[in-house]
Amino acid sequence: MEPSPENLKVAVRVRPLLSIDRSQDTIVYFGENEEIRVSDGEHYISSTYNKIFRPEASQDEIFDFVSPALGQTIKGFNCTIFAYGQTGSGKTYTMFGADWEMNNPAAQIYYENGAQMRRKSQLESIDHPLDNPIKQGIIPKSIAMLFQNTQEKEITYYSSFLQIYNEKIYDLLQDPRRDKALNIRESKMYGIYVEGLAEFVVENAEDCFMLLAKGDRNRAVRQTRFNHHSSRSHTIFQLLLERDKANKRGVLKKGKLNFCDLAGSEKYDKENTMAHEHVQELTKINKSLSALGKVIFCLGTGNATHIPYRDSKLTRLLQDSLGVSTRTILIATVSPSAGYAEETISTLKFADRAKQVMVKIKKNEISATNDELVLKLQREIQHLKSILNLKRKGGLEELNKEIWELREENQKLKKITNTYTIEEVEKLKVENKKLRLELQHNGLANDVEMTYQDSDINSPIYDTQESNQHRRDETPNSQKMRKYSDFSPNVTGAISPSSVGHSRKAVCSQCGQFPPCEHIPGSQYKRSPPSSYYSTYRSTTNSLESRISKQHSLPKKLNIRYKMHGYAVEDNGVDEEIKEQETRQKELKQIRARLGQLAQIESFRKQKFKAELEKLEEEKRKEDEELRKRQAEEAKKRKLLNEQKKLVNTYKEAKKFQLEEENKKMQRFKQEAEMKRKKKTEEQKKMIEEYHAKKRDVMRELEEYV
Ligand SMILES: Nc1ncnc2c1ncn2[C@@H]1O[C@H](COP(=O)(O)OP(=O)(O)OP(=O)(O)O)[C@@H](O)[C@H]1O
Repeated sequence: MEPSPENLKVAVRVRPLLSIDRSQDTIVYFGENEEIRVSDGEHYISSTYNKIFRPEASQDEIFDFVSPALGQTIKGFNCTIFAYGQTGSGKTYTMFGADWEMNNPAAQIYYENGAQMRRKSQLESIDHPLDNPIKQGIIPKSIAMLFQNTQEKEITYYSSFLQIYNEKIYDLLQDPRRDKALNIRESKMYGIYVEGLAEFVVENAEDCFMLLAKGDRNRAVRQTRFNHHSSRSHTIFQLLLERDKANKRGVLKKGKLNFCDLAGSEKYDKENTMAHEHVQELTKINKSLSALGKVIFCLGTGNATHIPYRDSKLTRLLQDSLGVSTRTILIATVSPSAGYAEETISTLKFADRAKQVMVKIKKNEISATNDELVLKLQREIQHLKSILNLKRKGGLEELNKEIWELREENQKLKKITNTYTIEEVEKLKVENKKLRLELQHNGLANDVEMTYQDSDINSPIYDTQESNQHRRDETPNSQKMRKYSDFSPNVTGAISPSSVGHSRKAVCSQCGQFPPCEHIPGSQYKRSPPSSYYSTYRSTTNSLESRISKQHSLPKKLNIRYKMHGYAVEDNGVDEEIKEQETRQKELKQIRARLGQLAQIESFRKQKFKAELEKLEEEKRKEDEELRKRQAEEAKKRKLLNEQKKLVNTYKEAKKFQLEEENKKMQRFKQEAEMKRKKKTEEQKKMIEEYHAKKRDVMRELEEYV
């Protein structure tokens, strides 16, 4: 049945006036039937929404508004809740909770110039919002509710947390330094997803809280003019619920919950000089919010032929939520202060347009015998088993003999995937979960490739030494603050490259690969590794060995899976002979027994890949070295050239000065000569006149005499 469309739900939350607000006059008024008015003589807007929350509204009231949609996730519906509003208007307060800044107090400590700012010591004396349900925002309350309501149900939860900073996506749980930007992909199986984003299996609300707090500590924050602790990135905390058992129709349900706390829009501050980074953040934030506005506008008109989802990472990621198949709730947050009339009106206009958006909501159901699902489960099981097997057997050596057999088994495995029964798929799901738990309880690595850097090392507050010192000196209050930040997937038991075979075997002289290969006896195996292997690796290639060798001793908490891009079934043909039920069951048993070994092959390939990677890294290091040398030489040459230029300039100036002096001398000389010449002419003139006068006198005397 075609799902019926429904409007995007929109609520407006007006926060109380705060001392940091630039005006203490209010311009927001409330009418009946969820009406809100903004008027200050210059501006006017009036509109109604699904719900208006006044400044005195509690966190519980907000949660009551969203909770019915959350409950639907368990039934297989997706739900996205996002907070939109100007910087400092209360988005983080609404989504995460009151006093949430104590979870990541970096900005306050860094900028010690705000009068209203709470200092670290003050923050430490406050209850952590995750410990106090009254303070909790939508996300922690939703987590608590979901786990409470699904205690009896067989559901596996996966959780991930990402941020979009400067138009790049980063894993908040894996990448505190923002080293590796992730890409968005789209597939039939997952819809739109972020490749390489870590998804943690969470068993209870506490696990989720830890991820939430840990991830948030890695979020980019900065002090803005109107918020001492402004989030400078959009974040999406995702909770995926997957039913372990199929229903009577043989269908497996899953629901996805997205909590999106957008970075606040902000105007360029002409009065204060903003740091370059701040301007860059501001530009990117405003650009992505304007892309979101455009998308909402197009969706609101209802007849746009092209929706520009690809204009920003944010809209691309929210594509599923804005338009198709997801129940979406927008919470627009505003300040009542007269100082932000324009921003408040712009937020309300955005909310107005969002009201018009129609969404067709449909359940996420997948047939339990779906080929892709079965393959996905098998791959995950292989992957988990490989970790367990490697740990139990202590290496790959004995595998070399059996590799050629496994290749055949692998083919068979692929041929029979589309004849699985529901019960078998359910068993696979249970096996998958059991393996994860076994890994968890054994304290083994959650993923051979997966390692974790303690984000406290990278925290903007402490450097490593300070951090250690801080921990030694910490008070009960600071321990409380750290309670939610101590999660770190353990790497104890992770396989270091030198311990698993490569050190024992030399590279084949003909093909340059580690045995087994076609040239070294006893090994028939030469297929290239599945693409999933590479993609898993792609997500963690960053100085793997050094990270593994760190051997963190932090307590193991959760397991992890990565969404893998592009694994494909090479052969889906049905083998007629294995259609017989009994034979199939028998083969299935054998294959399951082989799965572990198959996984070990994968690990072997990974080791090979690792070695190649190291080689590449070494080459890169050498290239970098050469580049550095070249750059140093060039710098030296540049310096020499500059010195020579300086010398030439000095010489030129001296020459110029000399020429000017000579010119002046010459002019002086000319003037003197001219004066002398004039004087002489004058004297001669005078002498001639005297001569003529005398001559006239003599002539006159002569005439008189005559
Ligand atoms: N409803 C509320 N009641 C009391 N204080 C609030 C409320 N909403 C927000 N605040 C306070 O306002 C300040 C800014 O809130 P918050 O950090 O949630 O804003 P934001 O919209 O997330 O800002 P940015 O986009 O800059 O991150 C915080 O100190 C917060 O405690």
